[in-house]
Amino acid sequence: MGDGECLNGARLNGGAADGVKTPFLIGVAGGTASGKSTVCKRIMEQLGQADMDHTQRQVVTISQDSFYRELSDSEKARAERGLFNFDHPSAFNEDLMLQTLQDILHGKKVEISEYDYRRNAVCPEKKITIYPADVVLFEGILVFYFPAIRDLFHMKLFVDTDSDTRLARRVPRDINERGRDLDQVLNAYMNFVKPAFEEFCSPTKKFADVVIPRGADNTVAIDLIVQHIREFLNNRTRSDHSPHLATCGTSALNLANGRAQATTHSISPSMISSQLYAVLYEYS
Ligand SMILES: Nc1ncnc2c1ncn2[C@@H]1O[C@H](COP(=O)(O)OP(=O)(O)O)[C@@H](O)[C@H]1O
Ligand SMILES: Nc1ccn([C@@H]2O[C@H](COP(=O)(O)O)[C@@H](O)[C@H]2O)c(=O)n1
Repeated sequence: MGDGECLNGARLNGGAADGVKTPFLIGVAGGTASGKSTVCKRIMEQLGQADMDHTQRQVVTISQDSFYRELSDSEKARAERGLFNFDHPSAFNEDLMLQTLQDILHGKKVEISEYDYRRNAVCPEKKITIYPADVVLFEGILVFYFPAIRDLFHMKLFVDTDSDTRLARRVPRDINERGRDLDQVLNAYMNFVKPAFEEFCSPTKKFADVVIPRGADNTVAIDLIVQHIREFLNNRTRSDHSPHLATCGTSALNLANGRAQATTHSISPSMISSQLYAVLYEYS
């Protein structure tokens, strides 16, 4: 494998031959209401990206919910009665998700539709433009389920929050923000959300590089992840100014692959990696 090349073939360094900079792609999985969006928000805030203009951001977050597939008329009718399983992998448009992430990895600008939970449909009229960024967080319940998509991530995080806490958070959120009533939320949870979590989401925890117990409450884990992203961004900036340092881009790769290699850093990625594992598991 050549300098700066990752396992999935995408180049991660700052000086790819075609001038395309591959973003560092981070997958963030976890059960419903585990705090995936909140963890991503904290990471963005700590990196000073949250209030930045969309066209200028170095770090962006994308939700897997934007890739729910269009429903047939009979599926729509079932969804309105709370009888459609939105937690099953077949509810997603896997091809569109894969194509979009591949475009992002090739440094392309992409358009993503906002998702409307009240209508159970994406809003084609509400497009969000995702400009090329250095780091892309992709969060959702099943982001590690599809092997072709899972293989694209340079780093995989799993937000691990206990199921009672998740249900306690999901009930008010779905009533206040997603237009559901209590019966609908509880029925959907018992019939679809809980069984699908156990069958499809929870087993993907084993693919994670880093498990984050307690989600956004785990400030130590978030600080370490932010520190790692900062290192990646600093290396990339340095390699822009000194192309001979382009292999620095492998720092992120080393952590993602769990391999320790000598780099040009004073704090090596393997040190950060072992700190991460020690802290996350010691206190979980
Ligand atoms: N650490 C936390 N403490 C209290 N409430 C939280 C915490 N993390 C998330 N929440 C709340 O729980 C709900 C679900 O969180 P969210 O981040 O949207 O989860 P997910 O993206 O995994 O579905 C939201 O209303 C959010 O404000
Ligand atoms: N029309 C829809 C689509 C999805 N859901 C639920 O959303 C959950 C995933 O989003 P999180 O932010 O909780 O990760 C998933 O569990 C679906 O049940 C929905 O209610 N309606």
